[in-house]
Amino acid sequence: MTTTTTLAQVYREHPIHLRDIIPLDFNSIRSVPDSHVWPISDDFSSDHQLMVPIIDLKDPNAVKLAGHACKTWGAFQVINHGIHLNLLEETKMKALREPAGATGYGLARISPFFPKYMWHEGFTIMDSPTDHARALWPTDNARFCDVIERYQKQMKVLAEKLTDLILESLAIFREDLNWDVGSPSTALQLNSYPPCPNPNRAMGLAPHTDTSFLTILYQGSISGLQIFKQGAGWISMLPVTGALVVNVGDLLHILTNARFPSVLHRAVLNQEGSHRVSVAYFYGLPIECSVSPLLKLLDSGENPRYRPVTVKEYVDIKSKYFEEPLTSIRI
Ligand SMILES: O=C(O)CCC(=O)C(=O)O
Ligand SMILES: [Fe+2]
Repeated sequence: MTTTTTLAQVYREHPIHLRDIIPLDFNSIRSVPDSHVWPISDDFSSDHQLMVPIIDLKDPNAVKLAGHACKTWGAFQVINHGIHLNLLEETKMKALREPAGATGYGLARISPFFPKYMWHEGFTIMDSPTDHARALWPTDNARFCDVIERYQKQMKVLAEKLTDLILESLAIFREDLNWDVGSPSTALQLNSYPPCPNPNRAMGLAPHTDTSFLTILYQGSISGLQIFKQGAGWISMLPVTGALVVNVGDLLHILTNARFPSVLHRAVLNQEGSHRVSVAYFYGLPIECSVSPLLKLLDSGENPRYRPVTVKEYVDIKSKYFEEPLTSIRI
């Protein structure tokens, strides 16, 4: 009998090793401890002249616009996406709870790769939220689970719609792909960035790319997300009412032979001392799926840059070589 591995199982093979695994008690702290002070060389500012594209899913040109945004930015914001905003608001309120010490709650997965801690705490849900929720709130978890499950379902629909849009912009058909080897591997990450006494010296979430195919991020109305654009530096992804942010992830990067680059991004802290929360939905391909640059997309004389990897293998590689995961699969 073959057993299917899940994304959660693959991650469990890579536990986080850190001196302190419990985030700071952000409620009681009055100054930024040395463990959380980041180098002053980075002032966290952003070039405000540039604006990441906003795409209306009802726009007849949405396919072309999405393709262009993925290619030149690796990210865009999407409106008219059909997701009910009040659901997002509810999810946000639930994310504010303090489930200290329980499974699912903790430091960002990327923490061990940086010398300083981040001003952040998170809650990760893979598959069903019920086990975590029951442990946290034994008698009062039905509403939380309901909101999370509805949100996961809606995000999956939107992620599939966006995937079709992006594939269409590349003139790729699902038949060209070998994705029928299981269900998509997905994860939901609730991020919390508490008010910080010195937001210029602390980091919300350090620069990283997402291990997903694409990521859909809800960031409410408080800014903090920045994407890195070659030649321009860090650009703020300013919150747009009702919009969701879409990021190109590593798997889409590999599939397109880097035509759609996996976007480097980070979260800086709110300067006015607001508590920022965000909800990231990582949409990945089935765990056993093999990903490699699509030959159909290569120009004549262009060679595939990456060898084929399964999603599982790539998650393993990223857990070990955070800095250069794509380099380690280069041909
Ligand atoms: O909070 C944000 O704006 C970014 C979150 C993020 O990049 C992530 O969860 O991977
Ligand atoms: Fe991210």
